[in-house]
Amino acid sequence: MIIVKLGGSVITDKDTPETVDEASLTQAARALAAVDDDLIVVHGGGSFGHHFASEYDVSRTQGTEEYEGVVAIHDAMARLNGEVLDALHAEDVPAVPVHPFSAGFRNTVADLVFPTGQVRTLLREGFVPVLHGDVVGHEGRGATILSGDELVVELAERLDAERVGLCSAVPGVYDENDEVVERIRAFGEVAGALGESESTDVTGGMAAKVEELLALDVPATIFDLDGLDAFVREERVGTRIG
Ligand SMILES: Nc1ncnc2c1ncn2[C@@H]1O[C@H](COP(=O)(O)OP(=O)(O)OP(=O)(O)O)[C@@H](O)[C@H]1O
Ligand SMILES: C=C(C)CCOP(=O)(O)O
Repeated sequence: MIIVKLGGSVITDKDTPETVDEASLTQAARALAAVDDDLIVVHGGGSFGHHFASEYDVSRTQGTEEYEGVVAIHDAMARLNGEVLDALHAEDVPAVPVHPFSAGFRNTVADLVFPTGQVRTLLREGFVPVLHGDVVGHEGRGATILSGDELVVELAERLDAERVGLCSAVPGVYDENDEVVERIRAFGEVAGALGESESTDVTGGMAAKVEELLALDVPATIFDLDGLDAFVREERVGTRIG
């Protein structure tokens, strides 16, 4: 089983609120249609989730107790999820939605509590579960943001993924010389070059992504949309993490 994350910077124009990058989403869907293994797709928020999370000042740590913000963020993510499903269906991928807002939460020490039985069952029944970054209930803080990257790590560990691919707006992780690093084994190797996303982003950009993936015992790779076909074919591409 493999997990592929479609970064919000790939499937949306991250600088224009609520704008899908139709051509990129179609290209990603075509590449995923070629996967001949069990597949879980996770997508990010891009200019949907991050736009509203920023508007309501909600992040992975900053919560909200305003229902308006919770509804606005989840609604935006559900609409983007619908666009992703449509693109996958157009390529005959048996994609079905799993919305984290209704499936998990964070406890008082901010650990994610996320049952995975529904995802496991959907996989076994031949479906392609499509999850996404979302807003989730947070004990003592109202609701906070769950990044798609964090969800990828949780699912990969709990469901024994063989490989994890994160498709982003860059061909890999750049070092201080703007060269793509082939492999990262420790955060310190690239800490100086890791910055935030160039667009509105409330979940920590590439720095958070690398940190999340280094904690994972499953081979993880970061690549761009043109590298997705190669990842599906199990060819070396982008930056290997861990
Ligand atoms: N050293 C680096 N190498 C590559 N990208 C970097 C680096 N430092 C910062 N970045 C930025 O991080 C961005 C990727 O992180 P981002 O969180 O935007 O990805 P994403 O997963 O596609 O988005 P989303 O979180 O919306 O799903 C790149 O587009 C780039 O602007
Ligand atoms: C609701 C939001 C902001 C989604 C966050 O998920 P990410 O874009 O994968 O970091």
